[in-house]
Amino acid sequence: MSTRVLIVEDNRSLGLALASAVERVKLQPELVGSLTHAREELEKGEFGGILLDLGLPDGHGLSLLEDWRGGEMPLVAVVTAHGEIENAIEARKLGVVRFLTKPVAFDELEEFLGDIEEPQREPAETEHKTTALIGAAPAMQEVFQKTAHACLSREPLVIRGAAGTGRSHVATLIGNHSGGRLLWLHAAPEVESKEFERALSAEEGATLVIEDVAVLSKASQRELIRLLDEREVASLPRLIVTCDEEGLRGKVEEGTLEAELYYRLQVLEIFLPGLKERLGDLPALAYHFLGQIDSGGRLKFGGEVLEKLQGYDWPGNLRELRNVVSFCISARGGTGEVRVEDLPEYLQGGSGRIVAEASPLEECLDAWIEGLDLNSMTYQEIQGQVEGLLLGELLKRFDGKPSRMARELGINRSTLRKKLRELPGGRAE
Ligand SMILES: Nc1ncnc2c1ncn2[C@@H]1O[C@H](COP(=O)(O)OP(=O)(O)OP(=O)(O)O)[C@@H](O)[C@H]1O
Repeated sequence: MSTRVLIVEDNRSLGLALASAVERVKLQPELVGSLTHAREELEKGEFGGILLDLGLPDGHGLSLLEDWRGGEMPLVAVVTAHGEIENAIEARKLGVVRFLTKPVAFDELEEFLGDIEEPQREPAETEHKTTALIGAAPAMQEVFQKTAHACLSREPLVIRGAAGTGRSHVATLIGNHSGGRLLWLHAAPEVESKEFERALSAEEGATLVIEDVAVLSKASQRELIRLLDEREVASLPRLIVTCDEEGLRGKVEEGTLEAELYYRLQVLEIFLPGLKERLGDLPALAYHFLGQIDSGGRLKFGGEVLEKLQGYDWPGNLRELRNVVSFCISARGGTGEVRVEDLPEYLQGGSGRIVAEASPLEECLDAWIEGLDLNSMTYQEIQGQVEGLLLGELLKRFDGKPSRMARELGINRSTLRKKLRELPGGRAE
């Protein structure tokens, strides 16, 4: 079954959230916002699953299944607002295997995605595709230098960086360069000994990438150390491991990584900076993704759009940019110029914050901090103001009784009284 998942969703923020959930389980999302684009995608290639919104701008989602003419139907889940689905039996007859009610519960979504294909826990071989390392920003110069060096070496390599910065991409590039087989093992806390054994017994010249090595449980780490020690170094595949930006040393210091494993793996290291550290590369990357997703397209990004994109801080890094490019392609239909209105809503404004991901408290804090004159205040003054508001609100929940509040929240009674006295209006008992 194909590991591609077609997401047909015209709500931009929800579509992107679904796309990241799909990527998290190692499937490949393709996001479109209309039935027309969904049909085009289905004609172009196979999909293992479809996440289908019902109220689409050019018709009812189920009509995509009514006129199904392709081969085997992918697994289909409809994403519905409560009560939107009038005839569930009819939908089932059309091939819908699951109904996900908005707001989508991610455990239900992951269960559906799990039916499409088990995540790859076994070392999987990847085809050798050409992998361009796009970028010319100063922050990438060291990456190029170290990547070139790593290509010439067979020493263990750690690729460190935040999710979506291109760790798998760089590992693929180096693995491909070696000419041998490239195998992947995505680390889960418990990895069975035989999975490690299979991965480590790859023939000479192969490269084994262990993704997220630091998530292995201590028991699995010790098993990996044992197996590494049992073999002749020369007969092992070349090891590349990926980890978050904190790096393996940080994991040893916090006690989650066995120092012995660290010493065996930490020989060469490449650190991949976040996209916000290399915004100069953004236009080239955006066009690169454009060509990858829609090779026949003649889409362009307007100057204002590129400016907006360069003004954002990209917490999801290159992966998020790729999803945004995919979104723009479906918004514009592959031709013409992408305008600001074609961007996902959260990128249209200038704040550079993902409103959908911010909690109400973060949003309030953000707005409040905006209004402060930070040049004339100390941290203590700011903290005092927040604490004053917090204490005042909490006190209301305890009927204005500081002693009850102190008892139930475990605060020292006299400290609380003192703090309350210091509030404007001095609210002591
Ligand atoms: N320098 C680059 N040039 C071109 N494409 C890149 C570059 N770096 C990353 N990419 C692409 O960006 C996307 C995200 O990169 P990748 O999957 O390697 O990230 P990652 O750090 O491994 O994240 P995760 O571990 O969460 O999968 C992929 O489509 C990848 O091919």
